[in-house]
Amino acid sequence: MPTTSDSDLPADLALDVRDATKTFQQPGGQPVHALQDVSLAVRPGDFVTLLGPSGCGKSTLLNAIAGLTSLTSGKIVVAGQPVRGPGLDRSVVFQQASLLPWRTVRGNIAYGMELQRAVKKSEQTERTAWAMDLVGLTEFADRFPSQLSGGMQQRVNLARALATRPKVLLMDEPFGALDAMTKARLQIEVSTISRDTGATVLFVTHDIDEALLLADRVVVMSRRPGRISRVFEVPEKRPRNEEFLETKAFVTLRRELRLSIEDSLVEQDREPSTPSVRS
Ligand SMILES: Nc1ncnc2c1ncn2[C@@H]1O[C@H](COP(=O)(O)OP(=O)(O)OP(=O)(O)O)[C@@H](O)[C@H]1O
Repeated sequence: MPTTSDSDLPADLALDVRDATKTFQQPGGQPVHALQDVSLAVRPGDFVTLLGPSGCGKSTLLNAIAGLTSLTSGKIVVAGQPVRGPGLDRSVVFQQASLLPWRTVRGNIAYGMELQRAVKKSEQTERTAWAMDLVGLTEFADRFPSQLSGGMQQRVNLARALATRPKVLLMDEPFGALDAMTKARLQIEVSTISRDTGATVLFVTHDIDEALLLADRVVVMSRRPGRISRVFEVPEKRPRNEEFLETKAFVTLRRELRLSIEDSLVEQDREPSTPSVRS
C-alpha cells in the first residue's frame, strides 16, 4: 500500500482518493468488503458522477470522503488536507433534505454557515441571499419546510450546502425521492449552478441518463467489493439540457455505459485489474 507524508500531498487536486479499501466487520457475521483499492483524482471544478449497481460501495466511498466512515486502508485528501473526519471543507446533500422544521428557508440555509463559526454574520446574510437566489427560492425565504414541496426542500438543502462554499460538494442520489418532472428540472439547475459557481462535485446515482447529463466524467464501479471498472469522459460542454439526451453522442455513450455496467455485474468472479482515475 503506497503511503504519503502529509507534507507531500497535492493541493492542486480538489479530491484525491488513494487505494481506498473498506471492510465492514459485523459482530458475529461475515466481513463485508465494500471497497477495494479505489483511486480517484478530481480537479477543482470537475463534476464527477459515480455509477454502479446497488450495493457496489458508492455511498460507502462518498461517506468516507465526507469523513462519516473511516477507511480500512488507503487515504483521502481534500485540497491538500487528509480527511480525518467530517469537516467544513466538504458538504453532503443526501436524498432526504433533513431540514430543521422550526427554521425558515433563510434560517435553514444559514444553519450550515453558523456551524462554520468563522463566517461573520454579515457574510452569512449575504451568502444566504446569494444561495436562495441561485436555487430560485428568494420569494420563499420566510416559509417553513412543511410549507414546501419535496423539490423545494431539496433546493434548500442544496443552497445550504453551497452557501458553506465547500471545496467538494458530495451528493448521494439527491433527486432519488423526487417525481420525474421535478428531478429533470433540478438536474438542469444543478448543472447550471455547478458551472456558474465552479463547484467541484462528486454525485452518486443509479441513473445512467442523469450521470451522463451532469458529468465531465462518469466513473463506473463494479459489483461488491466496489472497484472502479471504467471511466467515461463526456466531451459535451456543461450545462447540458434535455436536447443533449437526443444527440448521437449521448446515445452512443449511454449504450457503452450500459454495456460496461452489465460487464461489471459479472466481473467479480474474474478478479479484474483496478484502473485508477487520475487527472
Ligand atoms: N455499516 C455497515 N455495516 C455493514 N455493511 C455495510 C454497512 N454499510 C454498508 N454496508 C454494506 O456495504 C456494501 C456497500 O454499500 P453501499 O451503501 O456503499 O452501496 P451503494 O452502491 O451505495 O448501494 P445503493 O446504490 O443500493 O445505495 C453493501 O453490501 C452494504 O450492505
